[in-house]
Amino acid sequence: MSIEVANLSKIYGSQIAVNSISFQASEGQIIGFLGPNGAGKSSTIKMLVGLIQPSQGEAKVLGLSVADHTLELKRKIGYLAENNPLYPDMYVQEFLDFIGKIHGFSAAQRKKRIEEVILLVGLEKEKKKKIAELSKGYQQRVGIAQAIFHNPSVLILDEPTSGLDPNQMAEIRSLIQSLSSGKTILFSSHLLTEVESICDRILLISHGNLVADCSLQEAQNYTGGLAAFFKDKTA
Ligand SMILES: Nc1ncnc2c1ncn2[C@@H]1O[C@H](COP(=O)(O)OP(=O)(O)OP(=O)(O)O)[C@@H](O)[C@H]1O
Repeated sequence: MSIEVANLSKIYGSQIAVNSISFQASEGQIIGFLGPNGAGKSSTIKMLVGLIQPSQGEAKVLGLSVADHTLELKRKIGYLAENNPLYPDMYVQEFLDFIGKIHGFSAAQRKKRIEEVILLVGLEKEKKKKIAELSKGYQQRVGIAQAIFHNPSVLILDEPTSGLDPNQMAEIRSLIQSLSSGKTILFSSHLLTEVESICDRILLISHGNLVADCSLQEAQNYTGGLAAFFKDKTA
């Protein structure tokens, strides 16, 4: 199993943000982690990548407990945070070189991998620019480039298309799809259209509860379609 989540909860003060959710993801799946604003998506994702500790329950990635193997898993998971933190004053290649150093790549390995990821995410024409000079969509590509730099088998993307225009959204969606070979990808979104075009499976969270875990097909077959499915389940 790539991801195993058992009775995972996050409680902030008196607020239950994530309420004892359980799910598993096997290798090669693209999973849409859906839910309205404030449903608990980011809190779950942060527990999956070891940024915050669960209040209860356990998350395992690639068979390792996230709480016990946080550092080891950082080398195995690719993560794009919701706000895509970048260094705007750095040049694209300079930033990716910095990411390569963090992952312990040698200078020669970094040079090779920077070229590879630039091609993979479609940054060839923008690679000489400063990050601050890029459009939001291209900045998102830089964020994805840093997430895949170390060729992780598990990729976790928190709202990768938020704030993008419809064309940029479509580009990032097809980019995610193109990266999926041999990887387990979990990405969060509050947009149904997003999951419809790329996921094979849906996890739906509402008020911290996992209210659906099914194939895209099952959700589409719901009376009234995907929109009704989302509305009814999150009511
Ligand atoms: N550090 C925190 N302290 C207190 N409450 C928090 C904290 N982080 C999140 N919450 C609360 O937990 C709930 C779930 O938030 P979370 O960010 O996980 O949801 P989300 O589904 O990712 O939302 P969005 O789609 O708006 O990003 C929200 O009510 C939020 O206000």
